[in-house]
Amino acid sequence: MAKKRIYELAKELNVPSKKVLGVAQANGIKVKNHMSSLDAAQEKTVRGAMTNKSQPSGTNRSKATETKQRTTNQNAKPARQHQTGAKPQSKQQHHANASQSKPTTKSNHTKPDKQQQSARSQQTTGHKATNSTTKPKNGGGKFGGSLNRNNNNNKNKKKRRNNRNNRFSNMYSKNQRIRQNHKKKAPTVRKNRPLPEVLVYEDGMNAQDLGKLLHREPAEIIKKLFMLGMMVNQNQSLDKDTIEVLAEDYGIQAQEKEHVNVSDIDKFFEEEENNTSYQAPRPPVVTIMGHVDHGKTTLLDYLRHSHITAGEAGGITQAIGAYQLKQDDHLITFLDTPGHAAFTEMRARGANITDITVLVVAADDGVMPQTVEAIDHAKEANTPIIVAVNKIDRPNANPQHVKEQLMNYGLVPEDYGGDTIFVDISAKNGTNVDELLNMILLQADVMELKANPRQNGAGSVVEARLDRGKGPVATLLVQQGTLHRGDPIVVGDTFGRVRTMTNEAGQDLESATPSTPVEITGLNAVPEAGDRFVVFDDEKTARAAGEERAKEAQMEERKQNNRVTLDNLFDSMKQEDMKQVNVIIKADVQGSVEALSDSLKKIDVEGVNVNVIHASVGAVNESDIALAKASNAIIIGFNVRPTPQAKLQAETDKIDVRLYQVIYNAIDDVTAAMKGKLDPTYVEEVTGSIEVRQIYKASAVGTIAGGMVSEGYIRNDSKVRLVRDGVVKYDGELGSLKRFKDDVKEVKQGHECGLTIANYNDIKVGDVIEAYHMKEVAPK
Ligand SMILES: Nc1nc2c(ncn2[C@@H]2O[C@H](COP(=O)(O)OP(=O)(O)OP(=O)(O)O)[C@@H](O)[C@H]2O)c(=O)[nH]1
Repeated sequence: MAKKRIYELAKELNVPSKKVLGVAQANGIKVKNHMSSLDAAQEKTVRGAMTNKSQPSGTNRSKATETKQRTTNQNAKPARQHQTGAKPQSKQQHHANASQSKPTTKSNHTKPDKQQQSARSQQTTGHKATNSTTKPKNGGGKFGGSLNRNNNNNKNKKKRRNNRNNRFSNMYSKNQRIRQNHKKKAPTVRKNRPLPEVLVYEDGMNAQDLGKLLHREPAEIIKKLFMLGMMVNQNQSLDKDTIEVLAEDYGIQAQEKEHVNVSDIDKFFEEEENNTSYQAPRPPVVTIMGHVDHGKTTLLDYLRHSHITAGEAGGITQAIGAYQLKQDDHLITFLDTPGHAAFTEMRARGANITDITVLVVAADDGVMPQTVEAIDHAKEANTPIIVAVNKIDRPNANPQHVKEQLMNYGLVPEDYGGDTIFVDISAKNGTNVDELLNMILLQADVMELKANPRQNGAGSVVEARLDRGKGPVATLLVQQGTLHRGDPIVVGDTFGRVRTMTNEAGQDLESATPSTPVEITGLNAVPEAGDRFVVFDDEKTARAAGEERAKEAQMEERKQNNRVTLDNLFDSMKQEDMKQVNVIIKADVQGSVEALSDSLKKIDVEGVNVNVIHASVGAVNESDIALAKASNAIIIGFNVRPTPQAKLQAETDKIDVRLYQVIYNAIDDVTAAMKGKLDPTYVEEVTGSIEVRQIYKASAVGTIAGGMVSEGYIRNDSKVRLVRDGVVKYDGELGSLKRFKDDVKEVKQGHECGLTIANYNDIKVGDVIEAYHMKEVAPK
């Protein structure tokens, strides 16, 4: 049997959902609101309880009747005591009659309860009026009005009062008429205007908005919602569920209005990418990576000069960041930006444009740190690697050794049973370069690279610059569809119309199909490498999207970058349903790299574990920061420091770089962060500095430095650092702090003081003593 929702059962039983909800909860059924459902057994329980409940409610009713009767009797008592029992009633009738006797035919429609109300109101009014004008002669008090009315000696007063009462009665029935007319209108409107077949709504609409769509008064909607167990006013936003339940209640379908966010070009990009109605093969896009000096540039240069595309008499005349070569009538697109930093930077910006990575390894040098980095970057991006073992012309070349080395990184050559393609080349002489290109085409063939050229162009920015004459110039790689000259286009946060479009030979192009790199002009600003572009059907929408994106980008910049850090790791894990914490390890020696890597991998906190995406020896460099940014990773440095550029980059990109001297501390911190129990960290806060002007030696206390607080202040509990010629000589605790002969708590800027440093005596005139303390910073 199907489950029944609370509101459905309530509707069936003709009671408010709240009541059913209450009964269900009282019977120990775990239900939250009117949308909660009951299984067959629970429904039975609730139904049973509801029937039982109707018993007590019947009892209540009889009790209520009893109470009412008692009240009536009690009321009747004093009335009888005053012997005026029937009088108030006759008064009511009197006033009711009075009001009816007026020539207002509409008052005939007055509902009985309203009539009574009217009469009650008049009674009170009359009562008050009497009290204020006349003091009761017989008895007075509560029933004074009635008594007065019985006083035959006061006929004039009675007449005046009746007139006044009639006036009130008139006024009242007028108001009532207005109200009734107003009320009466609603049902007529409802009856005359049919409900729409489908309620096309937006999340967050209120009763008023829905009233307009449903041709119903907001009050009716509020009432319906009340019956469904929701108390709302007409301006309160309603969620999707509620709106859908409401539509169901009206017996119509509900359909959420689709919002086309023109600024979400990623969505358009993906749509174009997923449009497989027509598929045509496309050339592969290749990036060359490898260690410094292993021959990346030499290879790219060789290719550029030897394999220019057919029909381009002038060859490659301009460096536009990418170019296409022809090998056996097949095109290959090379990204002309060697190095994995550029590659990962693009990926960090969402552009995964490389299909194949060519890893250049010098046969005379072997696997080096950046070779490993490149492997990790390519693996992270899920691109297959073809190894070009370079410099085989060199006498000390040992390609075999390179193969063996690379097997340790999962790159197993085909002749060793693996599936990694290795080609021994000499980029300098061009030896086997054709073979390399053939292997690239073979790999591309296996990958069956295809795209749909019959749709709007979409792709990524390879390079962009501002040209004095041409304005913003961008090299785009078309990844989907066909880009035409004149197309309205949104590129990153900028927009425009493709004014000119040229290839690497400087030739004008009318159109560019997938995998073609082109240089375009016509944008209103310079986009960034890695930005996506999408062609729009009309310029107006392109402009709207571009402007919206520029606004969003500004807002985004203002917001803090929301990167994973050890401080927010626990929250991120919870919010993003993380199963793995990405970590990059840098250490001083290979042994530490391995020890740290193994230990971190073993951490498992509630099913979340550490994923070491890169681990190597050396300082934390810019490439590490780029990889951390692209993979939302934390960098753990052991006995190493970041390079100045990496430090700057980490600050800009908000990458958490943690530096440790003790492996266990690193493991403890990561574990604690994963458990959400990271201890507060301490940051140093320099409070002041003292110039040493005199030295006294005392056998009992050691060297006493006399000086002047040149900046800030020093306290007797300050930590101190002795700096001589810009170099830190000693870091420790303050021994004592005095002014003249007295111990003091604090000495401020501009005052002289005497001090000693605990366990340290090598203080000289001209030294600077920096005072600081450690400030606790709670984890965010
Ligand atoms: N003998 C020989 N020398 C080569 C070969 N390939 C490159 N070289 C030389 O190696 C040196 C470095 O080559 P590059 O192409 O600049 O190396 P790279 O990998 O681009 O270096 P970076 O751009 O600094 O990362 C140059 O002097 C090249 O002439 C080769 O196949 N044989």
